[in-house]
Amino acid sequence: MFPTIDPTQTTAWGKLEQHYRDNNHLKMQDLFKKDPERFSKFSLQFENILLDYSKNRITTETLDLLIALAKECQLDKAIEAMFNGEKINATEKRSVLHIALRNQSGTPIEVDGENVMPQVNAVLAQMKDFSDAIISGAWRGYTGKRITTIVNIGIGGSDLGPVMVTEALKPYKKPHMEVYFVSNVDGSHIAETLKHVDPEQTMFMIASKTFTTQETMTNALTARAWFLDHARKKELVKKHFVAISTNAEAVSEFGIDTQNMFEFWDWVGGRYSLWSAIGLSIACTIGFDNFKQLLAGAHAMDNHFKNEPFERNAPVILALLGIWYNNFFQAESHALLPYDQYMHRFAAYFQQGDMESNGKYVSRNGKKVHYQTGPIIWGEPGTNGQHAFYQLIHQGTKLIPCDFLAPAITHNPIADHHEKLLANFFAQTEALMNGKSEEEVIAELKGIVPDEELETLKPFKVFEGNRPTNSILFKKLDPRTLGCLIAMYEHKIFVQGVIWNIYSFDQWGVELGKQLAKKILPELFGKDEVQSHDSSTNGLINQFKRFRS
Ligand SMILES: O=P(O)(O)OC[C@H]1O[C@H](O)[C@H](O)[C@@H](O)[C@@H]1O
Repeated sequence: MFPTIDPTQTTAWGKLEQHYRDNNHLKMQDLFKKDPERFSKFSLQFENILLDYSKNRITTETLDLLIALAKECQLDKAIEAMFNGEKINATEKRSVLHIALRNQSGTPIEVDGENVMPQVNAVLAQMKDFSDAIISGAWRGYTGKRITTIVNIGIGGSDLGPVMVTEALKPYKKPHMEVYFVSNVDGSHIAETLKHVDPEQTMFMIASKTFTTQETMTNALTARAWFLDHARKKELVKKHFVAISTNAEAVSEFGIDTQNMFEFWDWVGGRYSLWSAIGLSIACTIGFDNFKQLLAGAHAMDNHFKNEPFERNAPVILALLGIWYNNFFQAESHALLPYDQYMHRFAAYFQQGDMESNGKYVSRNGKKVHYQTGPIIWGEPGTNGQHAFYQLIHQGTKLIPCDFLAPAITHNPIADHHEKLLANFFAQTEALMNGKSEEEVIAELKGIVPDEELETLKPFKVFEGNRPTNSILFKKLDPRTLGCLIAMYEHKIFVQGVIWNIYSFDQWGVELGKQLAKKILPELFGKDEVQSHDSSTNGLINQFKRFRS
């Protein structure tokens, strides 16, 4: 296991603090002017993906120091530990092996001395057979009709990944297949979904690692009751319900034949599970070959991450830049801005990926950290975001490092839409860096507005600029590229967790609310006034009851 190291006690951290004090005034604009090689120095290409990180508030020295920090924190040992199946999720005593799910190299990966690859490959084969049967129509529903609709019932990691990927890869969707996702325990989610689906042609996938999650179990029971209202016979459930879980016992208790269960394992974290059987809805929508391509892309990124020196390692660089802003500039959030409508759930997906992984204030030695850990992740696709929140990124008081992502080739080459979209991408990163000086404002307004008005307007029209961005430009959003991109961000999160000395693969912080909801649920039934909580919670519960009486 890699050691527990307080990053702030490293030599590199101290030097970075000094470096920050000496250099934080530097303007990127000037750095570009000084160094014509800046773009080639601070960019790298992996397969069909260009990562340009030159529009950051860094010099070669910054990067050297950040890499020294990664080395002092023994990142190399941590990477090795993950790839070797060590139990790096120590609070749950589990290995962390989403990399095994996409390991296409034929090399064994062991957990407790046992090679997990045969089971991984067996489930992949099961997924292939099943998705082929669904897509080809060989699998028939209870009245003999083919399945045309998938309804995935899951939440968190059992929902966000498949939602994001099926949206991102919509151009690869089999034309006769539809997919819906039900996650919220709010009955409106399932009610609205069921309005669109035909029980004779729908396959429900109950996706839950634990198979105990309240939302998923509630929705699954409602779906089953609805199905039985139509099909009438319990034994028909098996033609229309499959389960994806690590918990065979709970699956059979629910009434799903374990023959129709797709297994995964406790060494797959929920938010890293789209590569496992949790991806079944993906495979049934875009076909197994495309799902395999997604895995292949992730595997290629895994190899890059494992083998490239830190200086040329995309996830490492992204992670270190994030740390630079998070811990030295005290930036509180990080925006993911895909200029691709198909990627409209990308930021939402990485809100769980990143914030559930690195939203921790206890370090690996059990003590409260005295430095900042995971940032707030947010974002929306461009250009919509430009007309909503970019004002604050340009002229607000907060520093918000942004990742811009876009494909060069669109799936929908209509007139000049794509050129306009990309023109906005390039313009925004340029504007965020350069800003607009007082001189430029004067030159723009001189002679157009009276001098006096110009003086008044001037401060509002000036942009400081110097806002950092990464640009991730790729050839086309195909399954392989998407696989690469997702894995790149997964490993970025891992690197940051290692350096912040926290456990990135547990999520105890989600538990408390769940436990309290269980306690409150029975109190919502019946007429008695509730008095067991603080006055606010009591007041809310009692008013809820009065509204409904
Ligand atoms: O897949 P399940 O066991 O139903 O869990 C669904 C989700 O539950 C909780 O919210 C966890 O914090 C998530 O990490 C998990 O993805």
